[in-house]
Amino acid sequence: MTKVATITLNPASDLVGKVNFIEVGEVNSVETLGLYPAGKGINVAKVLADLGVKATVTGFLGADNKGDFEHEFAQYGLDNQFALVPGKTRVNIKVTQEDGEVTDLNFQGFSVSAADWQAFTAKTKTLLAGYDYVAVCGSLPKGIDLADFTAWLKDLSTLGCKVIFDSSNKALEAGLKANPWLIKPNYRELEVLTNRKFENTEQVLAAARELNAQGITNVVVSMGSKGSLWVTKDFVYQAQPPKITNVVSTVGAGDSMVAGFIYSLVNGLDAEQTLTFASAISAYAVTQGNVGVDSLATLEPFKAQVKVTKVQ
Ligand SMILES: Nc1ncnc2c1ncn2[C@@H]1O[C@H](COP(=O)(O)OP(=O)(O)OP(=O)(O)O)[C@@H](O)[C@H]1O
Ligand SMILES: O=P(O)(O)OC[C@@]1(O)O[C@H](CO)[C@@H](O)[C@@H]1O
Repeated sequence: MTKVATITLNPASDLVGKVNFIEVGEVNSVETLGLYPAGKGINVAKVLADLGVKATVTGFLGADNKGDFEHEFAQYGLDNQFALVPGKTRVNIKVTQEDGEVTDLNFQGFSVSAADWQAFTAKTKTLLAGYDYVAVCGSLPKGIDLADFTAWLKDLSTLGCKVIFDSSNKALEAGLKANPWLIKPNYRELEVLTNRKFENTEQVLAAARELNAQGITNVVVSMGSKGSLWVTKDFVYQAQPPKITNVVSTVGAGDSMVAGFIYSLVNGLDAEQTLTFASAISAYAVTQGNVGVDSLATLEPFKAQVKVTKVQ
C-alpha cells in the first residue's frame, strides 16, 4: 500500500467568514462560515481522506488547544503523529468579500524550542522511513532555523520518500535548497522568490525551468482562476480551470491541488489526467468555506470543464 504523510509545522484554526466589502480601519460585521482545524498539510490530508487516501499527519500542535485538532483527525481517520509544544495553535482569519476577493490574516503562532525541533526531526526520520510521498506544507513557526529546516528536508529525501513542498517567503527559499521532488508555488510566491514580476506565461515557464535545472523534478505553478502550469524536464502542461461564479472562499485551493496531485500519483493517473483532476478538485474547493469533497462523482462536472494542453 502506498504510504502518504503530510507535515504541518505551523497549523492554524481557520476562522472563515464573508462580508460585502472590508472597510479597513472600521468595524466590519462578518458572517461566520466556520472555524476549521487547518494549516496547509492538514488541509491536504483532509482532502485525501475524503478521496480514500488515509495519511499520517505530523508537525507541531499547541498543547493548550489541541482538542479540536485531535477530534478532527479522529473524524477523518488520520494517523495523528503531531508533537505537542507549549502554548496555543494560532487562529488565522479568512474573509471573502462579495466580489470574491479574500483577505487572509495569518498570525505567527507558537514557538518551537531547539529541543522540540531536535526531538521532532529525530522522530520523523524513523517514522517516515518507508513512506512513498511526504508533503511538507506551510510556514515555519518561530524558533526553527532556516538552515536546519533545509537539512531536515534533505534528510527526508534520503529516506527514499518523494518530498512534496508548498510554502512561501523565507521557508520556500530554504526548502528549495533541498531540491524537493515536487513544489507548488503560486505565481506570486514565485515572483517573490525570483525577485521578478511576471508579465506572461513564458516568463513563469522560464522561472520554473530554472528550478527544474537546479534539481526540482516537478514544478507546479498555480495561478488562481487563471489555472496552472506543470513544468518538468520532459513535458509542460497548462491547465485552465472551470469558471467559478459562486466563489465562497479560495482558502485551501492550493492545498486541494496538492491533494489532487497526491491522489493521482497514488492511483497511477497519467500526467494529463493528474492535472485535470488536481485542477477540478482545487476549483471545487473555492465553492466552499472549508476544503474537501463528498464523493468523486461531485468532481465529474468540474473535470469536464478543465482544459489541459500540452505546451511542450
Ligand atoms: N477562482 C478560481 N476559479 C477556478 N479555479 C480556481 C480559482 N482559484 C483557484 N483555483 C484553482 O486552485 C488552484 C490553486 O489556486 P491558487 O493559485 O490560488 O493557490 P494558492 O495561492 O496556493 O492557494 P491557497 O494558499 O489559498 O491554498 C488553481 O491553480 C486553480 O486550479
Ligand atoms: O501561514 P501559512 O502556513 O503559510 O498558511 C496557513 C494557511 O493560510 O494555509 C492554509 C490555506 O492554504 C490555511 O488553512 C492556513 O490558515
